[in-house]
Amino acid sequence: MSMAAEWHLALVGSPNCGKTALFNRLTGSRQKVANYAGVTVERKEGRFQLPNGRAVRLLDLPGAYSFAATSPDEQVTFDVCRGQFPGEKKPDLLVCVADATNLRLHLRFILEVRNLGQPMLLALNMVDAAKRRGIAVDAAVLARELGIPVVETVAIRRGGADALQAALTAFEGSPTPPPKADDLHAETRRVMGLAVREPERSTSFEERADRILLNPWLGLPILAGVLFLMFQAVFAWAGPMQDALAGGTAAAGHWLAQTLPAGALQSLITDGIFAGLGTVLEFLPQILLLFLFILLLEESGYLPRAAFLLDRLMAGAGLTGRSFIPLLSSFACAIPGIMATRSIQNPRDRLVTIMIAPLMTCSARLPVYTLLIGAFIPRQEYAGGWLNLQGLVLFGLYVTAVVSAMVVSFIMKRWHKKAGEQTLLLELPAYRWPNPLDVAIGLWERAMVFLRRVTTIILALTVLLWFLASFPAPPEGATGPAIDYSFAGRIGHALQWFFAPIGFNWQICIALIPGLAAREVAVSALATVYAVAAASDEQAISQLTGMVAGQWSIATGLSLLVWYIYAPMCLSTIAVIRRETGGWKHPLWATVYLFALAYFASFLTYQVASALLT
Ligand SMILES: Nc1nc2c(ncn2[C@@H]2O[C@H](COP(=O)(O)OP(=O)(O)OP(=O)(O)O)[C@@H](O)[C@H]2O)c(=O)[nH]1
Ligand SMILES: [Mg+2]
Repeated sequence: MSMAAEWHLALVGSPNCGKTALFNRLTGSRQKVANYAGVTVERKEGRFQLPNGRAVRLLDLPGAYSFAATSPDEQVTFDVCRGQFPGEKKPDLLVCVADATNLRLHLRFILEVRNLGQPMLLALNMVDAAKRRGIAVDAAVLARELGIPVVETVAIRRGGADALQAALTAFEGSPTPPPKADDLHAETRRVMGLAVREPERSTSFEERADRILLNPWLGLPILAGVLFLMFQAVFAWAGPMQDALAGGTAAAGHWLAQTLPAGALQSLITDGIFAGLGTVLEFLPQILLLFLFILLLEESGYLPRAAFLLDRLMAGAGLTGRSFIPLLSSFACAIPGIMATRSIQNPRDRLVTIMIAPLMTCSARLPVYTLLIGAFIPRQEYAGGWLNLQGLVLFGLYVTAVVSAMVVSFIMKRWHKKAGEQTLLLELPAYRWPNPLDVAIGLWERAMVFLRRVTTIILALTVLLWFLASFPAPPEGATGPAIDYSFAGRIGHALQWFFAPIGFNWQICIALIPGLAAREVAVSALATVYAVAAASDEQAISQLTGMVAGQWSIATGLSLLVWYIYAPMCLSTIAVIRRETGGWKHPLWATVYLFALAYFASFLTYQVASALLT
């Protein structure tokens, strides 16, 4: 069988109708599915075989409301459909997808696609949700009136795409292109009238929920409460799991230290790998808790509502609610966040959002924050355990970052000329109970991503750092600590003059360098540096918090915390900014302004804290 026999299909439809869910069901992929518009921003390809053995190459495309629209993600869809996307052949068949509960909105775009005159069929998705709400869509009538095959699908249910597979199998040769329509609105109305019966209007659960959640007085406090709970939980609930992990790695480290013969190998494994990686690993529970909240928010349908609530506030900073979801995703990691800005139509808004996305506190900062908060902020509880001081400080760090981002955005907007305000048009999706299995899979994948990072880049950098911190060995008769004579010690001391005004000691200076590649490495690097420096002292392993608390001043700790709010300590983010803006100008700007901001803020923090606390 030759490759040429492969059948090229593309999934096309409005945002949030379940294209990616269908793509995953058909191809067995695990592309991101979430309950808001604009999740998919790139074309993704996958392959599968029909029951009759025909090989299919399937494209998942970003959702589009219309071909007239011009956001970068929608442009991809338009280009692929017309066969104008570079390196992408025109699809043989367009598999249109529409949300059965929302057909009035989605049908117009389907008609627009139909006017391209390409072979197509329609997957009427979410029929489960439509039935639940008493919306009756007659697929046969729809097929007759549209002049294309129509099949019902439930993309999130096992076997929910069987009818689609059968319909595809039944396609023989080259199917006939559908008819065209002139007046899309009139045609939408006509087809809707014939094929869809909606229930008598009654106040749905949705409307009742929105009356509370979008209430001008209640909405924002509820949103603030949700976010606040999220950060409290990250701190309070992760504790026991973290302690268990820490205990485990410490025990394993001790056992190894006693079992292995003393020497370079023992030092590499206990000081380098165990001290370094073990410390980073302890933060897995927190990262997973953060993602649990984000996943629940994404699936429930609350996010676009939060964007709607914040639209007015964000307008004060020169942004719209459109930027909210990219910015919120940046709390997990700035890279997908920056890519998500492709759904922003206004180029200037998109650029500003890209430039401030690195300020959102990504999950790689959590280990650094937690370490320092654990070391310098006392464990205190208020309100019967509902509030804890460490959680409050963490929340404060996030708030500081967000406020700073808004200020930066405000200033950037002053620079650029105003180009006509756009009103926010956001589709509010149906509320949905997050599927526990999907959430579990999402968490599992996150854990894998983290573990892969730990066992690749973080491991490599940790080993490299251990090497730099251990060699060359001190000369005969040397009196100072061995690490002072090593490469790392020399680099640290050399950098210290620059960082002394903001209170960083030479150990921190060493940790900053590998921390450029991945923020968490700063923690493993500190653990390694201190473990090597305290070579004889077994207590050092996995006791970084205690070491840091004992050896640094509070001012230094606070200064480093503040540094991590701002500093552009992530090369991948810079690379993505370059790719998304198509040049070096913006990534350079971002690096410079973030470094300047970090240095300035840390300087202020250190000087003020030193003056007040000594
Ligand atoms: N009840 C129900 N929910 C579905 C079905 N298909 C998808 N969903 C949910 O609908 C939401 C959107 O699904 P996606 O697959 O991300 O939608 P998309 O069309 O790829 O969206 P964009 O990438 O933004 O264009 C998710 O919350 C899915 O879990 C379905 O058949 N029934
Ligand atoms: Mg999608």
